[in-house]
Amino acid sequence: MPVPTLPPFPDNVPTHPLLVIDYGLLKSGDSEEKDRLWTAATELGFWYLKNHGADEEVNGMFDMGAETMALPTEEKMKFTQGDAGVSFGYKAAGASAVDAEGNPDTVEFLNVSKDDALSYPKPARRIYPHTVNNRMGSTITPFVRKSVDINDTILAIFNEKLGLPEGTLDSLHTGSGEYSGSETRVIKSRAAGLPADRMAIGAHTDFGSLSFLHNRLGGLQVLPPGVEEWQYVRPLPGHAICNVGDALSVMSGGILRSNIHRVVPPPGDQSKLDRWSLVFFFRPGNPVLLRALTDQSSIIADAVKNADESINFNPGETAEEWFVRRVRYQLLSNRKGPETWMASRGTEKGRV
Ligand SMILES: O=C(O)CCC(=O)C(=O)O
Ligand SMILES: [Fe+2]
Repeated sequence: MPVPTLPPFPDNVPTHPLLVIDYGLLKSGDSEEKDRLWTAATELGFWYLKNHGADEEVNGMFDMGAETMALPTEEKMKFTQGDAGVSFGYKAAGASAVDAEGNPDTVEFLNVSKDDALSYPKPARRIYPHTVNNRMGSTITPFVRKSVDINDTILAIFNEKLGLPEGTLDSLHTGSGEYSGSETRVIKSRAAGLPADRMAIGAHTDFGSLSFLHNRLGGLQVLPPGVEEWQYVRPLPGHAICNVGDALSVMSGGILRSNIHRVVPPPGDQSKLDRWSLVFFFRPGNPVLLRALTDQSSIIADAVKNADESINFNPGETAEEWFVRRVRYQLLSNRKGPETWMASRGTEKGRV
């Protein structure tokens, strides 16, 4: 699909600069680049990633997303994620809350499980619309493979920096061979002339370990530590936006930062267009108990000792339980009141 010229991201809105990390340098073991990644992941928890080599797959994924979202609602709803807290499948716009008051989100999305992409043509977790099946072998599986490879590389650097025995984080993620909540998501937000601060996706931290995000239009905002005002992250062509999620934050005793972010309509003239984004969410194996790995690293043990006492590094849930709870209680079909929203919270609890 030809990429149309997009209206520029405006210069008169608050933005937050992210460090640009070169994946090629990380792959070749460049120690200065690894240090810069570490700074980005511990201070803000967000960074741009260039030279990731997945542009072609990313474009194909956006095409798959466009083909899927163009299906009649009735067809998409045959593949709904349901309301039990299983994420894979289709979520209609307005099905999730964006805040404690229960205001609805404005995005529709489709999640494809990493396990399904890697076991293709054999289904592992669920079935999908034909627009997904048609592109599994040509687009989705290659995108998921590349995304996993990139995230494994980043994880190995964190493992080293955290002073963990070699392969520890890997064994809690892909190395175990367990099914996981890892998935890729294509998100569509219809241009609707809504106010600039109307949340399309509510303020949240990501549920898993690492997110590999691709967007064309603005709308993603972060709340950096110590700052009161939401700041946009400017999309840069060919640059992915990567961030740390709750699972890695807990495992690292809070050293790796799972930062709060949200999505609002694209700013300026960009608001006239539908907004598309694509994420690969990398998550621990389902049975992994979420906890700070204090017994495997003195660096993590010290971090927990010095951390604010209100932070719970032992939530007593597996990665799967954490994930299911967060998805389930965000859905408006499960809502009883503000307590349902609170039940959906992760490490952002008390921070917004
Ligand atoms: O669409 C975006 O830019 C970000 C999406 C996001 O934060 C999420 O799906 O968790
Ligand atoms: Fe997110």
